[in-house]
Amino acid sequence: MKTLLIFGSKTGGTTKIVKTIQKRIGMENCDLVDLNDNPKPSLEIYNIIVIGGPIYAGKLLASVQKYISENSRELLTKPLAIFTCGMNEPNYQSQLENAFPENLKSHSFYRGTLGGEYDFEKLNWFERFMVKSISGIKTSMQHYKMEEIDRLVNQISEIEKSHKDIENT
Ligand SMILES: Cc1cc2nc3c(=O)[nH]c(=O)nc-3n(C[C@H](O)[C@H](O)[C@H](O)COP(=O)(O)O)c2cc1C
Repeated sequence: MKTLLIFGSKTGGTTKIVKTIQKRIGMENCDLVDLNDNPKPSLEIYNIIVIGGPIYAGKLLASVQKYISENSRELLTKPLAIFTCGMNEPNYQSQLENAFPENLKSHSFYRGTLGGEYDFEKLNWFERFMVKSISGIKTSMQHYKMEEIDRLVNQISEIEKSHKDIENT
């Protein structure tokens, strides 16, 4: 069974999180597609699709939004997990709600926010200023939600297991 993890990332935080998920699922069972490198990946050979990206100023990264709006019909044909990354924990739920259309949310077997990071070296002066004045954070920091990453990986393993059980009957 193969999983495709489709994502976007501006400063590399989401890339680190999806690579962790790929290692946990198993490199041979999971491919990654960065929409920056490949804006129209083929889903054909995959059994499970995971899609998500970071939140900036309350909104899902534009490249991920665009992919979703242009490909939602195809996404609805496979078991689907949707995720966001972000640092504003009090808004995780509402940001996740707003990031994806209703049909994808109700179709998905997993919805969650996986945390994120501030990498001050990759932010421009205005972004650094915004982060400092809104959150009070002054240096790079990571805040990964390991329990959410575990929950996603476990749910994918459950689907893989039930697929194997069906194959063996
Ligand atoms: C200018 C700026 C605005 C941000 N706005 C939000 C936000 O509205 N909500 C949130 O949860 N996180 C916000 N974040 C945190 C990012 O979602 C977080 O840094 C994420 O890990 C970035 O992912 P990336 O490195 O893959 O681009 C913001 C970060 C920056 C630099």
